[in-house]
Amino acid sequence: MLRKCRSVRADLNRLLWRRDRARQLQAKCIHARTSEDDGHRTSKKGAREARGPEFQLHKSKGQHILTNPRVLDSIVRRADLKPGDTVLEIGPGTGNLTLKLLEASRKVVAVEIDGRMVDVLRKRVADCGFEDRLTVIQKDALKTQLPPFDIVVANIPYQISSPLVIKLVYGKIRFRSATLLLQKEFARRLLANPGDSEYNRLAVNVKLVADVEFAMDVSKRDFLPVPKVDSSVVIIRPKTELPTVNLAEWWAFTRTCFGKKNKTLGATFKQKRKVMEILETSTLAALRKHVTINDNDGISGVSMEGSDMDEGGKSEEESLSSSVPEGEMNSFKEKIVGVLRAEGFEDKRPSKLSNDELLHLLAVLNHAGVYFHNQTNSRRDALLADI
Ligand SMILES: C[S@@+](CC[C@H](N)C(=O)[O-])C[C@H]1O[C@@H](n2cnc3c(N)ncnc32)[C@H](O)[C@@H]1O
Repeated sequence: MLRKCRSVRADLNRLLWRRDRARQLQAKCIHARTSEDDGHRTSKKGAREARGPEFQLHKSKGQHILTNPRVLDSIVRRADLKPGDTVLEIGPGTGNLTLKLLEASRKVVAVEIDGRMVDVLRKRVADCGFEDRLTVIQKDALKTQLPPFDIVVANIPYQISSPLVIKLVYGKIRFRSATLLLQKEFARRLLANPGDSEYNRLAVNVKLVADVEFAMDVSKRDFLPVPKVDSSVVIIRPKTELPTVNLAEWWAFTRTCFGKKNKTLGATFKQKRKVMEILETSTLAALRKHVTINDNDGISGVSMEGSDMDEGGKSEEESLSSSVPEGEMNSFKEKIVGVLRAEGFEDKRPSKLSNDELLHLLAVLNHAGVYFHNQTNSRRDALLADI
């Protein structure tokens, strides 16, 4: 009995030793590919791979390789990965970050547009024995339907920052957080609060559905080739409770308010062209409500999806713009200004208002029959293209 116990324990020890040895080898493998500038000399080939590929990098695709292993480690640490996580990485490039992500998670799904990068990435990942846990999607991340994931960690191409962040936070997939390396100025805009000079419509729309936290600054010298701008890492965490607002209506409303973000709302809503536009959309919304009441015996309000009113709506809109009498326009303007005045918003600037205040204003305007969303442009993709 005692002998049997000893032999089981010896087997167990051997297994544990093998597991630890495999882990050490994998760690060594990752280290060899990212340690050329932290004092550990590696083979010439390993160091070159970590610095970037031999082929020419395209600035138009934001191809700047993050080479500092300490920064890569900090990003992974801040992302707070769990061993069971599926990680989405946008723009893995040659895989410096991917290898570290694979070490700390169950699976990585990497979306990379450049086939040359994909070849290098696959090879490096296979060299480390991680190939079974990597899925590569060789496509434009903005034009791809993303598979399910728990968390996003990425050094993204900066030129797609706005639409990508919107795609993530307004997408259908629920995820824990997105740890993103972004151009410093863009990160500041995302982090800005009401009253800050950088506060803008992007921050307003992102903060409606997510919290944004600053993680760290990254010097341009940590990339190869060295870009012109510095970078920052931010962590975006989708909110668990979302405000009950029609998103299409909200987006159209914030577009109107933030067209000139430092103008007072009174001045914005007195512009003749604006009033005309809002009158058109409000008239169409009223017509649509009327149809909905008759068809469904209930008011469903303005929907996010395209409706069969779209075709008719377009021509109606065209005729409206040429046929609205001056008097009707003026009384509609008075209605809007009346709401602004009654609620204390006439002299306020949108860039100083919190989302709760903006949500309240939209609710009272809608209640008064003032609508902003044009149903002919209601699809999610159109919203994404619009920010
Ligand atoms: C800033 S580099 C990051 C490379 C790597 N993650 C790193 O940290 O070294 C951005 C990567 O995104 C890729 N990329 C550019 N536009 C893309 C797009 N629309 N969809 C997916 N990948 C894209 C580029 O080819 C490049 O590999």
